[in-house]
Amino acid sequence: MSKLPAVLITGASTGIGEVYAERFARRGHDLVLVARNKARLDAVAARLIQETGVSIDIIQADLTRVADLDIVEARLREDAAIGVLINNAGGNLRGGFLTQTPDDVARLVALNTTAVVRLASAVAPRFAEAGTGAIVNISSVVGLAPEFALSVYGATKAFVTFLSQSLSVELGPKGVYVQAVLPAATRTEIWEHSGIDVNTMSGVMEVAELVDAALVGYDRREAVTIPPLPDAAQWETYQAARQAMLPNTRQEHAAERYRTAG
Ligand SMILES: NC(=O)C1=CN([C@@H]2O[C@H](COP(=O)(O)OP(=O)(O)OC[C@H]3O[C@@H](n4cnc5c(N)ncnc54)[C@H](OP(=O)(O)O)[C@@H]3O)[C@@H](O)[C@H]2O)C=CC1
Ligand SMILES: CC(=O)[C@H](N)C(=O)O
Repeated sequence: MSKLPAVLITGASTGIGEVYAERFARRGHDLVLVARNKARLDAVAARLIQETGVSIDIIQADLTRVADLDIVEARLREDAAIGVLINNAGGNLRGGFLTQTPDDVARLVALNTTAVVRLASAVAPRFAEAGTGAIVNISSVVGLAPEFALSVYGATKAFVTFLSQSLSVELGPKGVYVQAVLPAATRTEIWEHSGIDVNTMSGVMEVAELVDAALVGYDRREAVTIPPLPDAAQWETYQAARQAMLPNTRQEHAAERYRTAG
């Protein structure tokens, strides 16, 4: 029987990433778990090894640091056993754009976008060469909604969704599956880190339900999975409206409303 591919999961020390680790371990996949908190990674790994018997390596890495990112990229490039990348690590910031410092903003962009695209870039050539592999990027519905005014966080997630959709177009024909997962509010520590008491919020999904739904989309090979969205036709209508606009954007002249008199 051929061995299942190993799965590298970033942000696996807690929250959504920890549940991904548990679900893939239960499916019999070996794991490589990445995050900063080594004690927590060790505890997750010890529990899952004991419960499932899979092999688990951990890499302690701060994905905002180039030197740490280099180590994870090298593992993705060189370890042929890894066939799935779950790009999950991410964060949010406290407050609004006017109170967030340029350094905080840069760190968030580094974690939520640069790390995601660099890790995908490290692994994609090997997957394409093999004609198989999966890249799962955890985005957010916030990336669809400038109205929420979570400007930098939302922009990073719009980047992740766009990157995933576009990589799906580019890599899909080479046998590489790319999925964007767009959770809405899910009960994890991310809220506490952004200064919000999740218990004061309504419509919050439990993390296990979120990941199980995302894995239904994964097993169906969906390009975009939005676990909380009741009516999938709304997403399809949105995509169709965007696609209908595209042929109209290539024009020799500016649209009538922008033409100056004379
Ligand atoms: N919870 C929610 O409501 C939603 C979450 N999401 C997205 O889901 C993903 C997971 O978030 P969630 O589980 O909620 O958040 P948590 O805060 O619970 O977990 C975040 C994970 O990322 C790791 N991490 C954070 N910073 C770094 C870093 N600099 N380098 C490496 N690892 C890091 C953390 O581990 P450690 O501290 O050990 O490094 C932890 O394992 C994120 O991309 C988030 O944007 C999307 C929509 C909704
Ligand atoms: C705003 C958040 O922090 C949350 N992770 C989300 O994407 O809904």
